[in-house]
Amino acid sequence: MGSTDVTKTMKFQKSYFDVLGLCCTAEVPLIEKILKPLEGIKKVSVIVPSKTVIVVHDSLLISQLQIVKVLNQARLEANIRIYGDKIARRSWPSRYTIMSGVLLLLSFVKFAYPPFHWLALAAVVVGLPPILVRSIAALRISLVPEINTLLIIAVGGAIALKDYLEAGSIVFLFTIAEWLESQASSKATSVMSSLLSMAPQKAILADTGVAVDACEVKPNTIIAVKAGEAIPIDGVVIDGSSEVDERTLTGEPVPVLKEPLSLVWAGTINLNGYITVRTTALAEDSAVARMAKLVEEAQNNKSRTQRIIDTIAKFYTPVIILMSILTVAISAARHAHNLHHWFHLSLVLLVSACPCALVLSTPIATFCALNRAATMGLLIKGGDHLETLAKTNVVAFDKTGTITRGEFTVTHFSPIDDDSSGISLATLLYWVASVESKSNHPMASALVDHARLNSMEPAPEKVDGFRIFPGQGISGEMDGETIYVGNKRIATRAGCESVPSLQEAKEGETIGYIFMDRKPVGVFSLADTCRTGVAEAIGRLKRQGIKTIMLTGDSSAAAMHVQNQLGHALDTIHAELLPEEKVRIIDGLKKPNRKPTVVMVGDGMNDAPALAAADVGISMGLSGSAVAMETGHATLMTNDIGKIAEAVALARRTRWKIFENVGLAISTKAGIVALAIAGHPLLWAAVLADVGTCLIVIFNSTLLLWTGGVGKRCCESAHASAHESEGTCAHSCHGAHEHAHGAHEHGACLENGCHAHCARARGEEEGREGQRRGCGKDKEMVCLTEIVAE
Ligand SMILES: Nc1ncnc2c1ncn2[C@@H]1O[C@H](COP(=O)(O)OP(=O)(O)OP(=O)(O)O)[C@@H](O)[C@H]1O
Ligand SMILES: [Mg+2]
Ligand SMILES: [Zn+2]
Repeated sequence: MGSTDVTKTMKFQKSYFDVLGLCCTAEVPLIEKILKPLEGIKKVSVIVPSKTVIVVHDSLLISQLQIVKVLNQARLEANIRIYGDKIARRSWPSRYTIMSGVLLLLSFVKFAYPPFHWLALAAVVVGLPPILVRSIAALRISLVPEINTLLIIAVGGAIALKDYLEAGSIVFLFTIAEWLESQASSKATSVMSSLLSMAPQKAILADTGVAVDACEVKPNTIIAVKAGEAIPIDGVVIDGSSEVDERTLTGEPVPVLKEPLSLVWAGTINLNGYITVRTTALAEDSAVARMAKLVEEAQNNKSRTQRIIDTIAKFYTPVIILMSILTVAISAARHAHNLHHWFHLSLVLLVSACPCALVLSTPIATFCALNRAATMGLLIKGGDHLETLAKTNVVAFDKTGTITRGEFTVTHFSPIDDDSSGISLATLLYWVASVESKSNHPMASALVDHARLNSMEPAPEKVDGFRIFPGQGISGEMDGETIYVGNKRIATRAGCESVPSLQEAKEGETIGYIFMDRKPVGVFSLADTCRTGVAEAIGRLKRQGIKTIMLTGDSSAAAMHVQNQLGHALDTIHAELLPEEKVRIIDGLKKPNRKPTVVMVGDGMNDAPALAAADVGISMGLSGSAVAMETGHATLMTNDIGKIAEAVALARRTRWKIFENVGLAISTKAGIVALAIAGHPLLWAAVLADVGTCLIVIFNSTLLLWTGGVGKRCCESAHASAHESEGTCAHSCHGAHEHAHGAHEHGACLENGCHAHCARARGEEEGREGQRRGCGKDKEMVCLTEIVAE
């Protein structure tokens, strides 16, 4: 990412330009047509809402400066965006605009002293040049007039009608509104620029203290990050501890404690400690770089509404221009008595032919919503997914790693006491851990850790023929024997009919089996806990009228246990599924006649098919596998699945905004035209309606950027749990089950006592996973008192 992102394999470079003169979507083809024919330019993408042009070009054939020069010849006010810089913006209207405004104001003196009306003409002369240049540039490329050309015709017409004041007003209104528009949209884009410029460009090598370019740092390099600095590259902490602000990436305002072995991400900020980090990726492959790329690509992914509107717009302009010409032609042919009036009417029509507000209505709202979602920790890969999200009827969750933490602990592990096979605990542990070392399943790391705890170092290099059976388990050959590890289903793979029972396992624990030589040789059990806040998250979805289901490959007992922990919040549970069965269930939900919209949330490992089958597949980004971000239609950068309800709410609000925008754009144009036909052809009003509506549409959309603040959500969720818990206390207490369970029984659960306990238990628990802080304690308590007062 950045302005000099040289793709190594080619000599192409990707450059970002701020193009302030880009105001109307109608100018996109203009820019494309200016740049595309030039030698050395490979790809041009124009992002109207952020006034950004991204060019992939061969820097030897055409430099950034040359591109800027070409764009500026068409008065597009282009600048190179410097990596990490804020998007440039004009703090003042241009000289032309100010002068034109002053002259226009003075011209009003004409009502007292008529010669001053010439000043209005001067206002036109001063304000027109930039419009004229852009119009000429546009006409050289396409004869279909765009707003600049339409405006010049209108100004010419007004002058011909000796309406100087009107002509002056048009020019001034247009230029000033254009400036206001650039101000408004720079607000919208500041969010994006903060995303793109998060990771620093320099990294400090720990051993020498030398600062080097982040892009030159290879994986497995040790770098040092001081307090107050941003982490330049993804990596693992090897020394020191610190609190890190991951808000930029996850949207979580609560700093996360990082200790040796914790993962850190580029672009997050080291708040208060000195840490050394072993890098795990190249700077350009870091999570933040991939995230920025996704956000950028999302802008080019048009939603259905947008495509429909673009098609309408294509016909709208020629039709209105034709109407305008016909008005003049017919009235002239019929020798209408008030030609002046008809001429004026046709000019109003002409100015109304620019569909900019309509064309902008969807992308600007989508842009703001996608950026809002990104700052919230949910990367949505395009406007159409956002649109679908608004229609959600069903949310399906994977269990392990999505509803639960996916951090297993081994609660029991034993060989089966069978006289014929005398395998010792140590040997069994050694074999299982060695085979599991090759798996990246959450259960595998628990088993490996368990072996290490019992001073048994696994030897993955001695394992041959390692195989994964998705939804069942794994197998591998070691010391001449084939070992199978997995759930009940793996028995058939191992060629064994029956599975042994395990009395020691507690309710809800996952039981695993080890087979060898067609015989069961061992059993073990694993425990996992629900993530905090899952019950609240599901409660919120329910209040939005959404059905929630769980799809898991784990046993029914484990699934039911989770359901109990969540206070039976989930509507339906499907357990013991193979990955393809998850897909079948999702397809089944989307029955042809009823066709509900299904969202699937999973950790992206073996859920990829289900994520793809869903209308919107959301993968758990940072906690899931590295490929998780590429899977699915959206990526959740935090573990907080409460963000899904928020995203649905945001998507619904966006749908409304688009509705409002489209309504506004159409009604103002229609109003002006109707007024004109009714005998009041107001040229200045037509111009105001054109650019003014654009302005309102932008402003209205930027409101999306500030909706659903974090502070509000904290209280909201506390409220939610307070409502849900009436009587049964079926909420996040259970999320902190381990701690809470022994401390209070369900029946004896006093409202506030329970909450206070929860807050504490949650704090403890989060502390354990190294994610304590702020919200967990203080804010929760603040929210609680609010509930009491209520
Ligand atoms: N590496 C492994 N070691 C032991 N057991 C395994 C392994 N992989 C899978 N299993 C068994 O298969 C079951 C289902 O596998 P998996 O977790 O991959 O499915 P899933 O559909 O992702 O389920 P979930 O909803 O729990 O995430 C697990 O609950 C576990 O019992
Ligand atoms: Mg899973
Ligand atoms: Zn316009």
